[in-house]
Amino acid sequence: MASTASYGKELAAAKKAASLAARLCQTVQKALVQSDVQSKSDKSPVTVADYGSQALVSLVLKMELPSESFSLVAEEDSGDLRKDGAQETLRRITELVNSTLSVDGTYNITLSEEDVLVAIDSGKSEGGPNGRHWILDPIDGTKGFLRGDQYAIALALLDEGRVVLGVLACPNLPVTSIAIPDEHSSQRQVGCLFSAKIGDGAFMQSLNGSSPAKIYVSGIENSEDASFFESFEAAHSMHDLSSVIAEKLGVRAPPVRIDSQAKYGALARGDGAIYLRFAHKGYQAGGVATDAAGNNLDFSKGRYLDLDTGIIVTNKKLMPALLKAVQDAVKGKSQSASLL
Ligand SMILES: Nc1ncnc2c1ncn2[C@@H]1O[C@H](COP(=O)(O)O)[C@@H](OP(=O)(O)O)[C@H]1O
Ligand SMILES: [Mg+2]
Repeated sequence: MASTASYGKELAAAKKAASLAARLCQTVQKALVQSDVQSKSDKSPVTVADYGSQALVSLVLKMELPSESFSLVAEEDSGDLRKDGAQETLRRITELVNSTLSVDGTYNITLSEEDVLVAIDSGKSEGGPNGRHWILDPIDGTKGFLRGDQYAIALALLDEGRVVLGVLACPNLPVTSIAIPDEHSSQRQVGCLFSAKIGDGAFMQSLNGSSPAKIYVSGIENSEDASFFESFEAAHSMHDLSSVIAEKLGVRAPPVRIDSQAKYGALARGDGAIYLRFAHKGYQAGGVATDAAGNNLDFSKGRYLDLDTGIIVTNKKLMPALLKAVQDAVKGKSQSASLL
């Protein structure tokens, strides 16, 4: 039953899986060469790291939790890798997965190319409201990854439609607050592992192994003092709408634009107070995260969230004012659109 489980061993497995995937991604990002990038049919860039990360997470979860039935809803599948011309990519992914496992040393296994394809395809579950489902984005923020910026490995467990734990590995996120400008930023220690389990709050540790410390969202009550996060990519979120909302709230600081769900990690530890995300029309897509109408997010519906509003995240104190500003700004935008 979802209500009596403590999810301790599942959380440990998720942390192990995301840490190993992060190590593989770091290796690839350091050596980003043109042959590591190919094109999916939707033209979004996919790298060997997306596939390698998904294979590793799926393998580690299965090895760490052998007695549990396994369902993983993940972004990639092996279709493109099984096509003619993908042999070199598959060889490289297999080599990366095996070298990451061997450097870690916990598991004494060597995978064949077919094993890697099968591991990737264990992510084909459709999820849903019943039973347990792991949800994985093997690299969230592919564009940031390719630019050498922020990206994240995002893994969560749903039990009976409820998110019961989540881990977020952010290999390039500084371990100290990004709200504080640092002229020596290139020398900052980077690599964070965030984790949260239902009823226990949220924690952060460094990816190279410090012990977890409890983190808290910003306690800011006055929206003028808040700073806000949004996507780096203007195509992913309407920056103009965010700036109208920020103006309505009297926010003074300029937006902090970073890729991926690293924004949620930074927000969970109080680096900023607000996260605004408004997809341009036609894209499916600690504190409080709601849709832009103020409803809780429902992850029990399978692969797609089907949100046509947006996502807003902040602390409990600022949420009422933020919701009002969002709704006013959205109303203003649709009125000006109907005048055109
Ligand atoms: N046009 C679009 N509108 C909204 N979200 C988009 C988008 N194109 C991509 N995304 C999503 O934005 C994620 C990156 O988040 P962010 O914009 O915060 O960096 C992408 O994750 P992937 O990199 O896993 O594909 C993808 O899910
Ligand atoms: Mg992804």
